[in-house]
Amino acid sequence: MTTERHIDFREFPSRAELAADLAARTADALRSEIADGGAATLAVSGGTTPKLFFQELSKAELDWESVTITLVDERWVPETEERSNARLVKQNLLQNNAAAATFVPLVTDAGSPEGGLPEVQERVADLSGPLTVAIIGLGSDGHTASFFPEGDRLEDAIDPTGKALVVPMRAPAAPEPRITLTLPTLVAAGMLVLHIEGDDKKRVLDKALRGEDALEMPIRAVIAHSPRPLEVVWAK
Ligand SMILES: O=C(O)[C@H](O)[C@@H](O)[C@H](O)[C@H](O)COP(=O)(O)O
Repeated sequence: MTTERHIDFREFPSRAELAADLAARTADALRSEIADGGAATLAVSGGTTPKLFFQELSKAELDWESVTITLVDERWVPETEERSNARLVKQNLLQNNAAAATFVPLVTDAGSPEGGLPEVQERVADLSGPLTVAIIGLGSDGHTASFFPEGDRLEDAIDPTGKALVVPMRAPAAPEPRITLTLPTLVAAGMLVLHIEGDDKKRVLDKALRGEDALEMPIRAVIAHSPRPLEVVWAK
């Protein structure tokens, strides 16, 4: 993989400016999809980075009733737990104007992601058509979504020709079992953005760009298979 041309790197002067710009562009993409087809879908990541972006986006003026929001990946924990990505989304994104959006969780009452898979698969299939927007993050080990190095289903999740929309995932670095949208589901999104902040994440990205082994650093699979240079937004 030759590196730099596979990403479109945008640096922002501050995290606040990044959040405002990303929220404005996400809102524009959702608005234009609603204008074209009557509905739009947004998949967001959990973790710590997206909070400010969620808060900005929640205030955007658009027809939120026509928007379905889901997650790029989820930890298999109840929504009452701090580590639940659904909880983060409900507390920070499904607020203000965005409270009118429909949220599709990736967790069910089943005791495991393997047990809940058929239902989650059906929910994601019902989103119908490619995602309008997907925002992904990056872990210090090079994971994105729940594409973890040494993940038990990593090869299935990052198979560019795979037919699955979602797969369960267990990995040494993940404290709990996960469920994740797959590589083909993510790279089909009309707008796909990698949102990272801080020097450490920039170093992780630089390392990913210097190598090719996607099993070692799974973000490489997204960079390699994105139909456009992967857009990366970064602020110190
Ligand atoms: O549920 C999750 O943990 C994620 O969706 C995950 O892929 C995340 O985006 C990265 O781990 C970065 O996380 P931070 O933003 O917390 O650094």
